[in-house]
Amino acid sequence: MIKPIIETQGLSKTYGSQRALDDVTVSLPPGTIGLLGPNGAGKTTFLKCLLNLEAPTAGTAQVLGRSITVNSRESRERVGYGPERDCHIPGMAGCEYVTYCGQLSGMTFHAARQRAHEMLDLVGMGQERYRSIDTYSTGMRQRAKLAQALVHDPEVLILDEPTNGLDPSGREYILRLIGSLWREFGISVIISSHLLHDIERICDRVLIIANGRIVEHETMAALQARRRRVVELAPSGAVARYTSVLTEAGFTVEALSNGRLRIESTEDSVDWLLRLMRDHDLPPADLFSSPDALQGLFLQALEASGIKGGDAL
Ligand SMILES: Nc1ncnc2c1ncn2[C@@H]1O[C@H](COP(=O)(O)OP(=O)(O)OP(=O)(O)O)[C@@H](O)[C@H]1O
Repeated sequence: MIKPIIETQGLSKTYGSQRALDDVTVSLPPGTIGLLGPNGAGKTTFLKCLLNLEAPTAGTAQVLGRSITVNSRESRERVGYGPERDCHIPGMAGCEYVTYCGQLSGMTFHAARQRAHEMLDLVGMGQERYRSIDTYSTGMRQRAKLAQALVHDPEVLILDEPTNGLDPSGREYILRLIGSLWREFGISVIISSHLLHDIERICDRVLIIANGRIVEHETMAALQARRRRVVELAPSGAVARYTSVLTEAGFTVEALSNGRLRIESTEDSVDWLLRLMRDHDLPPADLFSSPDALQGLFLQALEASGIKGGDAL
């Protein structure tokens, strides 16, 4: 049986009267896991509790099988962290800083320096590594942050909004790199973002968080399957006939405001629909795959939590 990398039981955190994390119980297997939610949803609080940087008000959690409150130094050596805010030391050059982070994790200076250069190569940083981080662009700072999180060869990487402030090409580079960590190096990644596209691109599992609660937890494969099973069709004038045939065949048909019919089936292909059209001699209709499944789920989850979803996308 695959051991979970993260388990929580009723994890909660309040700041005064603000409930930032509300009774979160979850078990996450290794892989690339997206933590998706709008601003203020509780993503950072969740990650900080896992890292023991914030003490939960209630509940317990284990990272790589160890309680977050016991022996946290040892646990942290197996976990890398890229915080949302800049975490560099002013005046230090990029390579000095990443080396220093390696030393803080218990590596010797020589091992840390060698590994720092390897990680700076991996994140695509060139000669800029010898310049003070204070002079870095946002893209370079994000790369340096990723290198410091990886320098001690962690088993789990926790990245809080690592694509913040990046232009499209910088975002693409970082996403591709993060997406490769599990596949190529076996490093599990938990990445928080308020951007659907980032999560959908690279994660094999998604947690949607709103108002401090996990409102959805699905594998990306299950989401894609859900997407394939939803079909929209535009029957150009034969709406009533289509509706009655489909309803008689046992499907729930939803008439959309754009004139299309939305049908959810249990099959991954549309063969069932083509068969039905042929058997009932229905006129041709245009078929469309459903709108993005993750977006639909995200919006539903946010609406259920009383948040206006469009603002968060
Ligand atoms: N130290 C703190 N003191 C008081 N309230 C806090 C503190 N940290 C977070 N909060 C509040 O807790 C809630 C969750 O914040 P958190 O930073 O975890 O959300 P987030 O999903 O990471 O948001 P963002 O995407 O904006 O970073 C917010 O309402 C925030 O204002």
